[in-house]
Amino acid sequence: MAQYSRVSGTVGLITLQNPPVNALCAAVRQGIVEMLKKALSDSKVKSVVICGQNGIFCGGADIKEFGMNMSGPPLVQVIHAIEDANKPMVAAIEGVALGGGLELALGCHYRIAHSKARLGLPEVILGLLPAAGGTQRLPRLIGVPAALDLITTGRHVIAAEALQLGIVDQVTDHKTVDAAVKLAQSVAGKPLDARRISTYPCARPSDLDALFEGEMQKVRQRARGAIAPVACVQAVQAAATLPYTQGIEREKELMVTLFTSGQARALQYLFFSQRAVSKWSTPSGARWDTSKPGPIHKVAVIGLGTMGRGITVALAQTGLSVVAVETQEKQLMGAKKAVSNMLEQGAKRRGVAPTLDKISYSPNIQAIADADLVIEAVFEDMALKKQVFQQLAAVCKPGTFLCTNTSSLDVDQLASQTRSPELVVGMHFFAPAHVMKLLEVVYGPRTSPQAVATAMELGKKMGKVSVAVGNCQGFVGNRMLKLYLEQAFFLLEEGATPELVDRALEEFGFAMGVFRMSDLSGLDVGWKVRKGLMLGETDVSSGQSARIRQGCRYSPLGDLLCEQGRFGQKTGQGWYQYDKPGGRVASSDPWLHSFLESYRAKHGLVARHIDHQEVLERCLYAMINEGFRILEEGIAAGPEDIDVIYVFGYSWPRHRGGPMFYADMVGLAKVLERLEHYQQAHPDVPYLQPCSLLRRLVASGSPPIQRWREVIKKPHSQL
Ligand SMILES: CCCCCCCCCCCCC/C=C/C(=O)SCCNC(=O)CCNC(=O)[C@H](O)C(C)(C)COP(=O)(O)OP(=O)(O)OC[C@H]1O[C@@H](n2cnc3c(N)ncnc32)[C@H](O)[C@@H]1OP(=O)(O)O
Repeated sequence: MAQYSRVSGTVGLITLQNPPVNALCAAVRQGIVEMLKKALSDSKVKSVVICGQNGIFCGGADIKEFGMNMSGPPLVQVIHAIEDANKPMVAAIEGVALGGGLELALGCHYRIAHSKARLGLPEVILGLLPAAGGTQRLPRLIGVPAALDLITTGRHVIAAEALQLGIVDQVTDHKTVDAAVKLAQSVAGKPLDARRISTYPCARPSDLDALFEGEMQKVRQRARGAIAPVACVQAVQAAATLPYTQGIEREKELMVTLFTSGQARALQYLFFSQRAVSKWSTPSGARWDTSKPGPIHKVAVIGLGTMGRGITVALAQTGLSVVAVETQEKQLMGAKKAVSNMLEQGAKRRGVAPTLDKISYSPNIQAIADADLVIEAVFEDMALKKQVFQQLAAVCKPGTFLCTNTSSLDVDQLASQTRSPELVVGMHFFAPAHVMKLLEVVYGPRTSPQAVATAMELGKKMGKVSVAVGNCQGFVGNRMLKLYLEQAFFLLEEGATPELVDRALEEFGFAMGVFRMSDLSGLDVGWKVRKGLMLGETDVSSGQSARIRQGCRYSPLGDLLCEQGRFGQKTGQGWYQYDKPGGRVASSDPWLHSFLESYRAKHGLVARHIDHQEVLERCLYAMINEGFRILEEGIAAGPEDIDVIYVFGYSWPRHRGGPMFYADMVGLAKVLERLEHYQQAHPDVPYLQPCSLLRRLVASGSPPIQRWREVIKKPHSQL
């Protein structure tokens, strides 16, 4: 797990060996201790280099170990032993030095990094803090403000920035280990006292209290209930105000609290889930490791509205050739300008050249004839999309993958318009498509494994977190969202206000409550969808109540607002009011409150007191219950897929892991009991009936989420 050799006669070389990222598991830590002893006791060795095998220094502590009983020498002590060494220790950083990996390097007396290396302390993203001395050494090395930035955000820096900040002493474009050996030779025999970071005083800015107060406010606002960023600030504050040994004690104390918290469990679950979803499988047995993606060099985008423009930008940024087609000339010109602007802005931010020349624009669909893959992004209308797919089938070369960006329509119906339904697959991007990380890859019953693999691979190239899901109304994300929104509407009917519902959800950790979010995305979007599903208009002829559609409870509140022209922020009025159309700051709207009162009076509804707990249970458990149905039907392969979709596509608070993880945390029996309660109270809402998978899981003793797949029966599939 760590190897020792002597190179160039006088340099001891310790190589970390734990593929794929040389994580610091117990055996590696033990190995470092033993190899260090060897190097320090070898009289020929004058200085020591630590490196990692396969071009990666170290990806940090072994996250898998966090869920187990920890054994082996503690990392803090390993790093102290390195720092205390009486021969110069040099870290040779290639690939990454992250978390415990960077802390290990900070224990060394010198650090040299390859120009392409990335360094950082991303523990906060895992619900932790850099507890192997990172919160105490980094501020001593680079100052409090810069350390606070890196530790509270977990962002990675590339070698050039690390050099500028003072984290590394040298950057090289050549072989890092060779350069490190040279450096080690040059510093052999030099005094080390001034190189031990733990002995440095921590530079204290004059306005220290104000600095920490401001930082605390900033992270609390950004973190929305996450405890790790707050603990990170407290730990750095200890570095700035206490001697090193006391600071280390404080670091440990804060880490113990985080380490045993549900938030750390949630965030570490999310880390592994994000990686697990790339190893997709379908109910028919198609898998990521047996399905080869097709070669993609040229991609076409059809329809340059908001979604098409974002997709074009995201594709061009990968370096692929893109043909962007929009039949309306005026729209085409507008799109070209908008796409170029987005590319230029993105390139400026990333310090690279914009890839404008990767895109050709055309009003003519014939221009896509030689594309390897086409993404249709026209208006969300089945008839129109069918027409486009017929055209694609006629124009494209054989073997072209045909993808649709529909957010809820039946992918199989579109596949039926072509001669090769096996090449048709959904690629559901989220707005803005060049920014949002999530991509739902939707396979229909006839989609080939190769088409799924190709869409997943393209998503990866575009930097997306891609999740393969089955074909059903709304797929995974929007299918669950529908119930969340509906419950929020019902709560308004029963006596809640948009402010109350939003406050409950925002305190839970959502950046925006459901009504604020609807105002932002536009109330007319959902209205159009409901109209498409024949839900948005009262069936007067059949004499049905406005509050019952297709035999179930329905709330027309959203439709009524749209009928008044209240589409949200864009019209200056929605569930809230804004100072002007396009205004951003929501304020309570007396009109809306009296509208709700008269609505209730008209329908004989008596407002009752609704508390935050009920808001959370009604909105979240309804959607979780649908999540269980999705699992039972095999639409999602596992709970991780649903949770990744919700965190990356629907701003579910990360520190709560995702809706299915949250259900696990709350306790499945409790979720079941509350659903039974609400189902009895609202028999006209059939989806509150607890899903049989949830009942089976509870009957099986509520196994932890990692074992749910054992209980989920394999459903049938035609893929
Ligand atoms: C009562 C109890 C009290 C306890 C008190 C506290 C005790 C504990 C004290 C310990 C103090 C330690 C302080 C330090 C903490 C840490 O270091 S936490 C870890 C910090 N590091 C990270 O967050 C890095 C995570 N990894 C990545 O960002 C990326 O993986 C990468 C390194 C940048 C590589 O990316 P890429 O090439 O895209 O590959 P991936 O697909 O992401 O990963 C490949 C496989 O490697 C696995 N993996 C990656 N990192 C780790 C890791 N640190 N530990 C374990 N495993 C890791 C990853 O899961 C992939 O696995 P597979 O999917 O199985 O292939």
